[in-house]
Amino acid sequence: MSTRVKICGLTRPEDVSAAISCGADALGFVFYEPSPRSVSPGHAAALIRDIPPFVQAVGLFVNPEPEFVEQVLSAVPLDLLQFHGDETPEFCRSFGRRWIKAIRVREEGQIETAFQDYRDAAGLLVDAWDPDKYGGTGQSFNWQLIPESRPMPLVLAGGLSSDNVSRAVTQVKPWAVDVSGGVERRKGIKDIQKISDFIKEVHRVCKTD
Ligand SMILES: O=C(O)c1ccccc1NCC(=O)[C@H](O)[C@H](O)COP(=O)(O)O
Repeated sequence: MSTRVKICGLTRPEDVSAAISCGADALGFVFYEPSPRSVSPGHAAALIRDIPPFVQAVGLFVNPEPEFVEQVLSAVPLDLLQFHGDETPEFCRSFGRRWIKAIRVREEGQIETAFQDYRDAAGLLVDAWDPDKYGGTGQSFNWQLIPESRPMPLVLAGGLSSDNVSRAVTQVKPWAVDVSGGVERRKGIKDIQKISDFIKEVHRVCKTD
């Protein structure tokens, strides 16, 4: 199977171009002001303007006001919404757009429950739990907590890098992997070589699978 790659937390045009030319399937833009990777709607619209067909633009939100999501949607041509906070299923579906839900995993059974609760999501993103942060922590979690049986596509996130992504893909067999800190020079500033190494590693392991 071919595992898709999402590069998250893009803030610069050169990083967007690098992610696309290296073969990223999806690009993530963080609409959450406390994040060092946060972008304004205007900035994101400019970053997204020239992305080619079949590369998805994903907008990430953390417990947003509905009016803010609507404001972003009216300014930015997003393909998918990613809710990375404590949003309810009703909230996630209320925008009439395709969406995925992110959860921060810390205990057994949590992913199975989320599959049920968010059953009309386009996918479930599983990330590391951190008491102080909603995401982009650079930490991984116990992949043994991920069930083999999945009613929807599963996106694996949390502390991935070119060093561990082949193990992650082999062990978890996710639909897609999502990375932010593992392809950065510093927060919000991606490293083109790291993006290239990461995507090559995913493609390499998928070919040998
Ligand atoms: O990236 C952020 O700063 C962020 C802040 C708040 C919520 C989510 C955030 N990022 C979400 C992502 O999709 C990251 O790619 C995911 O959490 C993995 O991050 P990392 O462990 O750094 O690869």
